[in-house]
Amino acid sequence: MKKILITGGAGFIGSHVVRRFVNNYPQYEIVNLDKLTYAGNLANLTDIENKPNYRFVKEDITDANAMFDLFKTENFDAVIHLAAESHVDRSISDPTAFVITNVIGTVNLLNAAREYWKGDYDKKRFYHVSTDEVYGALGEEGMFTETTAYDPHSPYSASKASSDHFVRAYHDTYGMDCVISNCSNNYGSHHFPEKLIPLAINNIKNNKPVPVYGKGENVRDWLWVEDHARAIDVIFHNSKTGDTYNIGGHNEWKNIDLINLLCTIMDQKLDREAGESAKLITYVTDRAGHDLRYAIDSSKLQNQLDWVPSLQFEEGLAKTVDWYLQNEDWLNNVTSGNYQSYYEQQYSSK
Ligand SMILES: Cc1cn([C@H]2C[C@H](O)[C@@H](COP(=O)(O)OP(=O)(O)O[C@H]3O[C@H](CO)[C@@H](O)[C@H](O)[C@H]3O)O2)c(=O)[nH]c1=O
Repeated sequence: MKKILITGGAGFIGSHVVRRFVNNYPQYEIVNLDKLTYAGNLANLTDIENKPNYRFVKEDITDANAMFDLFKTENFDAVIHLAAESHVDRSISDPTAFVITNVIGTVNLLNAAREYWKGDYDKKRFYHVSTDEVYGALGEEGMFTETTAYDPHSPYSASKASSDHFVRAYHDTYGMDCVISNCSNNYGSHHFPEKLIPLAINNIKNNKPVPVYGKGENVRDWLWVEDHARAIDVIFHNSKTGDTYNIGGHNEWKNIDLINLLCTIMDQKLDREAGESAKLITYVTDRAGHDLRYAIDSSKLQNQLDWVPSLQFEEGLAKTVDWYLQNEDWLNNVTSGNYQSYYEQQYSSK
């Protein structure tokens, strides 16, 4: 029996991790802690919310006292920490929010673990889920490896780099069992439609312009979110203390090529004439400090822990489009901003 705290479990990647752990490990008790910000949505977890090994706690990791109280009462065996502000554009307009949640929030969790896991640091694991953006930007060539020097550019990536450093500091200083993984761009179901893929799907569906930053030449490496959740599972269970792993799809796309592919898929799914959706592509002012290219070398994960991505991108993207078209209520709910009422309805009366 293991009691695992998963933070940010109502978010995009977090909900896939929670679902995987709840379904695959009935012997574990999974506690999902989420603040339910605009991007956290309990409707992401309706299929597992009544499972006996699952519990939801509405809390804020930036509340240090709440984290101490929680660790005092719960006696967790491990933490998988995903709660974070994650949107680069938002970090450009409000960097402080990213420092508070991503840096202070992580340190609050580490402090609570440090206090209540004393004497058991070798038996309790703190797994921090991070991003490849900590490594900065690549030119046309090369890939990020686990030994690439940190060089974050956006306030978002600077906050994630800082939280990675704190996690390592707690491992090196106090001997806590900490593990970090740095993953590339994810895509799949339940993704809040402010990020490129769900935003483009939603806009194409509603005949709205699809904004392409700059010339659309920036390159991202895309990974199916369920493959990321599987990588986290494998790393959580099999890595050594203090270890770090890169996770990527080996699947680089220029933004404009990806959007054109998406437009082709949408034309087919919506029975539109070929080329109809692509008319919505609109070039807009570039993101400030826009990193040109990310590419991640995940051979360490492949060689040591036998993980490889399972899904080919075109297939995954078509599957993703299907999910959004079949889950209009979810999309309308999150875009109308009344997702909290779902929480109100489902949990406040319990
Ligand atoms: C929202 C939006 C984005 N873009 C561009 C900017 C990027 O080059 C690319 C993907 O943008 P985003 O979907 O915002 O994702 P990106 O900035 O790469 O960051 C993502 O990927 C990271 C991992 O690399 C994660 O750590 C971040 O949390 C996640 O948001 O598309 C557009 O051209 N138009 C858009 O409207």
